[in-house]
Amino acid sequence: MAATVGIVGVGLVGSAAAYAIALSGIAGRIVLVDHVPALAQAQAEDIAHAVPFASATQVEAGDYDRLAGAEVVIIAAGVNQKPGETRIALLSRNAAVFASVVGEVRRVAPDAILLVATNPVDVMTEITTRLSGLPPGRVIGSGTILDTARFRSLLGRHLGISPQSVHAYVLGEHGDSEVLAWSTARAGSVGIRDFAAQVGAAITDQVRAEIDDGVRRAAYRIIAGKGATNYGIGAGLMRLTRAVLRDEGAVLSVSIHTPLVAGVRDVALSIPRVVNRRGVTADLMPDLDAAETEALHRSARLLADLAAEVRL
Ligand SMILES: NC(=O)C1=CN([C@@H]2O[C@H](COP(=O)(O)OP(=O)(O)OC[C@H]3O[C@@H](n4cnc5c(N)ncnc54)[C@H](O)[C@@H]3O)[C@@H](O)[C@H]2O)C=CC1
Ligand SMILES: CC(=O)C(=O)O
Repeated sequence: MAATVGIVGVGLVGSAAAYAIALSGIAGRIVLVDHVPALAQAQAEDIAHAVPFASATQVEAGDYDRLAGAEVVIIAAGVNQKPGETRIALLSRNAAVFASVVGEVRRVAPDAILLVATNPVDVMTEITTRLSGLPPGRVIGSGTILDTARFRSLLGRHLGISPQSVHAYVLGEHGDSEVLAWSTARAGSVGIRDFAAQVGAAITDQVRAEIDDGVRRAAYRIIAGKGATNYGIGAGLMRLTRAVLRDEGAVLSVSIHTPLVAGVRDVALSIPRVVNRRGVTADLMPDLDAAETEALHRSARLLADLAAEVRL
C-alpha cells in the first residue's frame, strides 16, 4: 500500500515539504494538519493542483485523526525567526507548541517515524524524544541536513563540480555554533585541498571564511530578504522522508538524541547517520582534527545545557 506522510504545521516550511514530497511521488497520500484548519485546507488544495503535472499523490487536510496509519509525520509547527533573531530565541514558544502536538501525533500514529523541523531543531528533537517516549532513532531532527546542502553547494561552485560529488558535512547544532568539517571534506574520493590545487581553485583563508559565512549566516540573510527560508528545508525534508519510505540506508547529517558525543552526554545534534525505514540505525562519526573536535564539544555542550533547562 502506498505510504501516508503527515505534516503538522503547514506554514512556509510544512507546505514546502508537502510540495516537494507531492512532486517527488514518494508518498501515496499526504495529510496536512494545522491549528488553523483553513490554512491546511488551502495549502492542500493548492498543492493538489500541482500533482497532475508530476505524480498521483493524494493531498488532503484534516484533523489529527487523519494521520492514522502514517509511516512518517513531519512536525514543522511553531514560530519562525524574525530578521536578526536566533533560532534559540524560539525555544520556549516552540516547546509550548510541542507539548500539545507530540502527544496528539503519538496517539493517532504510534508507529510513525517523527521528523522534526521546528527550530531550534536540535533541542526540539530532544524534547520530542522525551515527550514521545520513542527510541531515539525514530525521532529525527532535520538538523544540519540543510547546512550540509549549503556547504556542498558552495564548495561545488568554488571547485566547479556538482554538489552531489562533494562529500562534506556540517556537524553539531543547526545554528550559530555548527561545525563545518573541512578536514574530512572530499571531492569524489580526493581530499578537498588536493583537488582544489589540481583545478587551480585553492581554498585560501579568505575562501574558507566566505564559505563558512555563506553556510552559517545563510538563514539570517534569506530571512532578511524574504522573511523566512522554506525551499531548501522543504527539499531536505523530502530527501529525509524518501530515505525512510524507500528504506534507503542513506547517509544524511541529521539530529537525534545521542548518548555520548564529543565528550557530552545525552544531547541531540547532527553527525552523518544512516537513515532507513526503521529511522536512524547507525552513526558515521568523521575523524575530525583537534579544532573541529573542540568546536563540536562546545556546540554539544550548548545544546545539552539548553535542553536541560526545558521543563515539560
Ligand atoms: N530545520 C530547519 O532547517 C528549518 C526550520 N525552520 C523552522 O520551521 C518552523 C516553521 O517555520 P515556518 O513554516 O516558516 O513558520 P510559519 O509561521 O509559516 O508556519 C508555522 C505553522 O505552524 C502552525 N502552528 C503553530 N502552532 C501550532 C500547533 N499548536 N498545532 C499545529 N500547528 C501549529 C501555524 O498555524 C503555522 O501555519 C520554525 O520554527 C522555523 O524556524 C525554518 C526553516 C529551516
Ligand atoms: C531558518 C533556518 O533554520 C534555516 O534556514 O537554516
